Amino acid sequence: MSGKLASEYASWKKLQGIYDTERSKLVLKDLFAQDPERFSKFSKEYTSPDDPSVTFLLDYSKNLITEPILKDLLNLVREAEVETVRDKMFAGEHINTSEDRAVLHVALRNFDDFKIQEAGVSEVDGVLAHIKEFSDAVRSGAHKGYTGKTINTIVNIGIGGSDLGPVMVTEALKPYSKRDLTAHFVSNIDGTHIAETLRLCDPERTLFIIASKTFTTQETITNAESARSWFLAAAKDKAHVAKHFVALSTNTKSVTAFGIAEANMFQFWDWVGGRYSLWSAIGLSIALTIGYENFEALLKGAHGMDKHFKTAPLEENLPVLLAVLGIWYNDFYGAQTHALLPYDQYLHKFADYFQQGDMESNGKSVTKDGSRVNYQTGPILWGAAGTNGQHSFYQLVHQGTKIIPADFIAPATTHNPIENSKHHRILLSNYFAQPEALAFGKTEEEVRKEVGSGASEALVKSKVFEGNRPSNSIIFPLLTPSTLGALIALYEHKIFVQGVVWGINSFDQMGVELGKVLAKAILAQLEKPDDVKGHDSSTTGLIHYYQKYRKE
Ligand SMILES: O=P(O)(O)OC[C@H]1O[C@@H](O)[C@H](O)[C@@H](O)[C@@H]1O
Repeated sequence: MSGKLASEYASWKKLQGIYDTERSKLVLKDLFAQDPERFSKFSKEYTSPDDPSVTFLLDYSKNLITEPILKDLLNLVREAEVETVRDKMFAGEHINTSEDRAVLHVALRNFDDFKIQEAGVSEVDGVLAHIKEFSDAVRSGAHKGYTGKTINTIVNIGIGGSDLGPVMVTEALKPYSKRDLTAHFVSNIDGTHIAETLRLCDPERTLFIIASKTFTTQETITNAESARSWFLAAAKDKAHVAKHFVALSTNTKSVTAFGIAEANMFQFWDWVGGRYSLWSAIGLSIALTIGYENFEALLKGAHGMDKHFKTAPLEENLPVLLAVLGIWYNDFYGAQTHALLPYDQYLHKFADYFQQGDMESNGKSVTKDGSRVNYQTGPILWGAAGTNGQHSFYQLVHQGTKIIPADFIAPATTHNPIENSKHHRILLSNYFAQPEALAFGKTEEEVRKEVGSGASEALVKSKVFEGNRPSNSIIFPLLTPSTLGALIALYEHKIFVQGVVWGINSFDQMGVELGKVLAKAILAQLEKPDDVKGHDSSTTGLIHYYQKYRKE
């Protein structure tokens, strides 16, 4: 924010020096042996300022840090003026400079605490009331389809931020869902996605939710048009569209041009970024699925984390702590990726969701003032639900040549305590064991004892776990709507802090545009080989190959 590259900060240079000279001393086994208080020093319990039931523990003791290193990492946050930029965000200043927009997802879950001056903010409560009224009507059966039947299926048509948040949250909060209301999500332009979904739908009982901030996104509009044709093939009369199609958008003109009345539109505003929009009208499918009260609990959970992020000192501030630990590995250790590993089947879309949240926000290589960075910015974010990952990619995480910082996330209790919670105990034993194995490994000596003197040297070496692989662990009592809200907001603000330190704009996404423009030009050339012009020989060759097999 100060206009400097992050690498010019004194604290950055100091951290580089520490990494260069002290790295070999940062051995988790030794750090734990030297300090019996390490866990209590490097773990924090979060409790929502609004609701004591919203709580979790963040254990960051298995990181390659010491107290002085953490102090220097926090100095980096100070030097980058993160707190000033944070306050600007909460005040509604246009911190998304390239698009001249405020960044106000916090205003969607504000409950009157933060005073924010920005057009549209005063309308938030009205849209929430609209969501409540409509979701109550659909869920109670008061809202009926064109033949008088109740709605039993909803289909959210959207992509990117207009898809991933609702998908992730409805999956995560399935225990709270109305089981006789099935939710589908169609995102891909591949006709297979809508075709396979429509096979499961009854036109008389299906509600289509067209979710698009811009209402110009090719995939969403094409899928919506195909859904409308499918619906009208059964319903015949265009007047019936009103009962079966609603829109979530900032673009009233395009919504009405599509044939959806303004009364069936749920509004939001340009200061809601797509990847931060599940809290807005884009969350309608969530409210329909879990009920408005639970949707509101999700928002309140996030709001508690917003307050924490806004007011807690840096040393206590959980999003800040996660952010600086990420920077330590990303920028000094050269880690390329970061893994999110939830030990909760309900969170199986958590990493997919934050893939967009993190990579679209911080996948930038110029700073806000246009300078090329000379350091790494956003990590490759990936992950999968435990324990599945253990039986596929964990081999590389444990013994591969790359350092992969990981967050292990788990609920202490389960919504499905079958067999007296036997499954859950096994799940959690793995959740506790993996970070332990990553941190402390297994020495050559231990392996020798295990395999006996007859074993070959090669076998011994292959069984050694070097350890010293860092991780965070997050554990909470139960995955509830409010706890999920707090966790999502935790990661949102982590991404924010990193973006400010790196000096980039975390709130635009220019990098997705070029491919869209080229695809548009290519679409017009797909019919005839002679039309294929202006490409390199590879692209031309690929299109010509397609044209040999092309069918209408
Ligand atoms: O909601 P819309 O306008 O249809 O946009 C969907 C997605 O479109 C993509 O192009 C953007 O990169 C995402 O950020 C966005 O979420």
